Amino acid sequence: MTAQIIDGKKIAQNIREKIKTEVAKLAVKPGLAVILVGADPASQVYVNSKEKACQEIGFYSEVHRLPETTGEAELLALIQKLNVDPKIHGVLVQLPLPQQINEDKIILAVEPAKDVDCFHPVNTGVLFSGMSSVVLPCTPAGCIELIKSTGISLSGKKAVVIGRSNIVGKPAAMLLLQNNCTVTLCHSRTADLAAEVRQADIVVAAVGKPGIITGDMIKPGAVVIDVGTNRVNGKLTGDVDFVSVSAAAGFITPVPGGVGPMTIAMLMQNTLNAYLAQNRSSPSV
Ligand SMILES: Nc1nc(=O)c2c([nH]1)NC[C@@H]1CN(c3ccc(C(=O)N[C@@H](CCC(=O)O)C(=O)O)cc3)C=[N+]21
Repeated sequence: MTAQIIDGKKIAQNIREKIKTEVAKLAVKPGLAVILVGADPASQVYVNSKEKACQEIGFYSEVHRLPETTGEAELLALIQKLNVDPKIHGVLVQLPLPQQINEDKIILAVEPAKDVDCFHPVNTGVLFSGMSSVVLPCTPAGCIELIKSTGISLSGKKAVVIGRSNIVGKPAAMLLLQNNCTVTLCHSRTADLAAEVRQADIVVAAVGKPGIITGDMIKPGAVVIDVGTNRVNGKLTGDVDFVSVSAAAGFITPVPGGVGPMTIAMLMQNTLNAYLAQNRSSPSV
């Protein structure tokens, strides 16, 4: 079998067009503030893409670029200012942060109503409880959209997620569960990764290890979603060995052009949703 390539770039573009149409009808623009601490080259690329997406869609956007040496108190003060700024409906602090800053404290400081990353425990708690959520975790929600784009029904399918991070693996497993998949969450201590992956109708690879998923591990026809964004000799490479896996899988996402653009599209959707929720006179739940 030669896998069909899932065009994340195109699917993301369609979502952005829809948001743009919605935004054109609004009297006040939704506003997104992005904070970048330090000069990590990958983070700079991502933050620039987010800024560009905002401009294209018609959002108001602010990017706060702070030096690598920024202290925790200073960052917290900026977050608190943005939390009460009426122009701003979404606040995103780009991760990772320099080591003098406690990431947990920063995640807890973002006003949950403006938490467009869906990292705050109030929002992950709402999600994990199955309550209706204003925001969804961007990368996992993007993965679900990509799986759905194949036309394959998720219900009753065996999904294997590799990687248990709070940002991708854990919430991806939860969204797959909500879509009625039978979910296995694998990680560095999983006894036999290949045996787990071989059972999967849907594979979501999010470990940050280039090429860890190979063709011999893939059930013929499986849907393979590659969340990996590893830089190997300056080249962006996924967690999936594309050549061997695409010979076995039914569908596969490329890197770049797969999950990455969807993460940004979902961030835009969350910003619009947060804006709408903040402008409703009664609470949504
Ligand atoms: N608070 C926070 N929220 C995030 O959502 C967040 C974060 N921190 N830290 C880092 C990760 C990573 N991430 C990506 C976004 C876009 C692409 C993307 O657009 N990638 C392009 C290629 C871009 C390139 O060439 O590097 C693609 O895959 O086609 C990738 C990765 C968001 N993250």
